Amino acid sequence: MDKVFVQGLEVLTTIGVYEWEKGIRQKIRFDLEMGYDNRPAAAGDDISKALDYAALSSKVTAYAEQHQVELVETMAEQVASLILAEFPVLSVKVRLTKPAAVANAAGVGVEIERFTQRSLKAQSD
Ligand SMILES: Nc1nc2c(c(=O)[nH]1)N=C([C@H](O)[C@@H](O)CO)CN2
Repeated sequence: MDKVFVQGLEVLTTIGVYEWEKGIRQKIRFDLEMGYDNRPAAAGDDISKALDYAALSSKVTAYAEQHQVELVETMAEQVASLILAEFPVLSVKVRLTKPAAVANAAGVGVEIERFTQRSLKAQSD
C-alpha cells in the first residue's frame, strides 16, 4: 500500500497523569503514516487527488492543542480516529513521543495502527 507520512510534527499541549502536568504545556511529537493510493494524484499531477499532508498536519495540530488528556495512549487513539474520520485514508499509524517525560530517555510514547473497514475487507478478499 502507498503511504503518505508526516514526520516530527511538534505540538504544545497539556498532557500527563500528574497534577503538576495539568497546569503546563509540554511538547509532544507526532510521526504519522497514512495508507493512501497515491497513483491518481501522480497520474494527473493533481493536489485535489492527493492526501494533503499540510491540511492533515493543521488538523492534528489544532486538535492536540485544544484537547487535554492524561495518557499518550488516549491522545494517539483520538488523533487516529480524527484522521480516519476526516481524511479518505485506508489506514493510519500514529507514533506519539513525549520527549521530556523521562530523565535520561530521548523520548517515550506509543505507536498504534488503525484500519478502515474498507481496507480490512480488501485484505480479506
Ligand atoms: N503508558 C504510559 N505511561 C505513562 C504515561 C502515559 O501517558 N502512558 N504518562 C506518564 C506521565 O504523564 C509522565 O509522562 C510524566 O513524566 C507516566 N507514565
